[in-house]
Amino acid sequence: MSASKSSPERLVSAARAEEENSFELKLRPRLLNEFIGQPKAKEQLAIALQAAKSRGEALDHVLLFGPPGLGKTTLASIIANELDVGFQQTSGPALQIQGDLTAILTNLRERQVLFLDEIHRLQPVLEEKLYTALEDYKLDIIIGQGPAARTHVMDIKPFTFVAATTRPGLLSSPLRSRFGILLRLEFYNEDDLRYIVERSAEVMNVPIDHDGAAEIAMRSRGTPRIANRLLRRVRDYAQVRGTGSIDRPTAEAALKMLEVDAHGFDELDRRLLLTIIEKYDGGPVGLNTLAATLAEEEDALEEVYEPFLIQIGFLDRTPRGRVATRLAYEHFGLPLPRRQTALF
Ligand SMILES: Nc1ncnc2c1ncn2[C@@H]1O[C@H](COP(=O)(O)OP(=O)(O)OP(=O)(O)O)[C@@H](O)[C@H]1O
Ligand SMILES: [Mg+2]
Repeated sequence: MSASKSSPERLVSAARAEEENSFELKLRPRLLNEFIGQPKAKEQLAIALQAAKSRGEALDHVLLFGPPGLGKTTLASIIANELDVGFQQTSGPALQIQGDLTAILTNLRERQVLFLDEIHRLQPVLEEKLYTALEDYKLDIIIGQGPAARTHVMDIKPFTFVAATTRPGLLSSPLRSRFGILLRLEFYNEDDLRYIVERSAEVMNVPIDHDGAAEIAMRSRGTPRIANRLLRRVRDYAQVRGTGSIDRPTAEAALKMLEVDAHGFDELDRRLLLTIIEKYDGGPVGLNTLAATLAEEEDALEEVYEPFLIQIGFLDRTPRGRVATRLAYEHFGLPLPRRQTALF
């Protein structure tokens, strides 16, 4: 990883910082009706859950995908809570050898949820092992070596596999086809984020008014994790410099001090847009060229960094490449090139 990558230490990075674990756990909604926003994913899931429950079967396997901090892990645990079954969590990088996976699969309890985070980082040999487990609830175990080796087929309990990834483009198509339910998480709108901030403030016992919550929501890049993190820092500010409660002026002053701008941009967002504007005259510039200039991976740019910039209308994907929009120029206070004026 290069030092330039959006790092967890940055206030507005969507990546989770280590010390946030216990904090996030406290703020995590437990049931589907406490999960705010994402109406499409929620409806799809609600129907599948109800159907599985009424049939008394394990829920189909679920793939959750979308940018970091939007609630994939949260939804995975909600699935287990709603089904009232056990929940076990592991991740692609944590599984190193076949024995790890075999041990987990053979110890599964009937209908429980097995959550595998960062599935795009699962080793290919383990991925292949998973196929029969997901399809027929069977596992091939090879006993012995060389000519004397025998394959033993073991039954495993029917279970629900829930996997999460920020990079769905990296999954092989045989793996993708094993999931019956695909849930894409999208950036949250400001109303949903404000509601999340208000709910979190209640859990944290911090008085906040509508405008104060809206101010934090606006700068959270459509991401609940960032909203909760900013709330925590604004609360500190309110307690030390203010009366302890959060209104708009307090939130504004705190966020100004923290140097979180009106869109909650981080360093990579700025660098990406300014590179297109300054080096490539606003674009179009091809993804591979842009990735090379920024020293970032193409997939990461496309799946993790660009979606938010596109969503707020600062970046366009055109057939000839990426283009910085008028809004982006205005944000940086830069004059539009004449060519661009005609474009927008
Ligand atoms: N819909 C929501 N309603 C309320 N809070 C939410 C919602 N989604 C996420 N959160 C909050 O945001 C935090 C981050 O969510 P979560 O850890 O589930 O994200 P993630 O998509 O798994 O991120 P990553 O890709 O980094 O693993 C959670 O602790 C939770 O409090
Ligand atoms: Mg997660």
